[in-house]
Amino acid sequence: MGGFQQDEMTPEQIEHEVGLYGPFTEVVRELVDATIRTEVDDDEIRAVQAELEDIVARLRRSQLDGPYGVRFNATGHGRPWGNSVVGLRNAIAPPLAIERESTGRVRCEFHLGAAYEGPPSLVHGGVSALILDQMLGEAAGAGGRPGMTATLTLHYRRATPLGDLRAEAWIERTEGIKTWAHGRIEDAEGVTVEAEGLFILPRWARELAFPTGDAAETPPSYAE
Ligand SMILES: CCCCCCCCCCCCCCCC(=O)SCCNC(=O)CCNC(=O)[C@H](O)C(C)(C)COP(=O)(O)OP(=O)(O)OC[C@H]1O[C@@H](n2cnc3c(N)ncnc32)[C@H](O)[C@@H]1OP(=O)(O)O
Repeated sequence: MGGFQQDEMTPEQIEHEVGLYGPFTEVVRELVDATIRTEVDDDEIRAVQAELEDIVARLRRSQLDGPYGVRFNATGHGRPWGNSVVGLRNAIAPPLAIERESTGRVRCEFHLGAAYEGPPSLVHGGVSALILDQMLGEAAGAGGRPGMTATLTLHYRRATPLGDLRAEAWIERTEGIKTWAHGRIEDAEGVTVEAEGLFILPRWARELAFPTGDAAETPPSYAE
């Protein structure tokens, strides 16, 4: 499958790019929030639009042909920088900074502002699903049982307010190429959304990881 690319980035180059693109993308996130909430007058909106059109044209002068993909360097350090939940270079991503344990438990604290609204002042249900899909997938990956989402079931227990939130996920059980993960989002009052999902190591990855066809016992290695 395309999109997973190995490159020769050194730790110093990665640190440099994190220092460059992290703050750059953060300003674009600010722009999204400011765009939703601004109350400046019509002329100011038109003037800002013209400046933004210039900025977009400057960035378009040199672009990738397609999306960023997931890149790895020789040490296996993964860079999913275009990812819509954790991507360093994706202004749509909140982004989540996930703590991972090799047991397959992952957790994070994050903030969802005006850009993630569904019902008034509440998180859009699809955004909760997006976050939990990533969290459950991260749990599977952290536990050495990565896979693509085959099923994802959400239980919206209570409305999730915009603001400071936390999420966690863990591996519930595994069976060969299949990993069942559970997780939840919480606000200060407790659980708002719970999820369970099945993650399956896809055929193309199985053929790479298990050329003999025996996927029953040995999990593939997972490098992040
Ligand atoms: C290495 C991988 C990348 C991961 C890198 C690690 C990154 C770690 C951090 C990132 C975390 C990202 C978290 C976001 C994750 C997404 O958002 S992934 C995007 C959303 N999901 C998709 O697009 C998946 C689309 N579907 C597919 O690609 C394929 O249908 C699947 C699910 C991989 C299965 O394909 P397959 O392996 O070719 O399936 P197949 O050989 O026919 O069946 C294998 C077994 O699975 C069962 N099965 C197949 N599909 C289903 C299903 N939908 N429901 C139930 N059972 C099913 C079959 O019945 C069969 O069972 P058994 O008969 O063996 O008991």
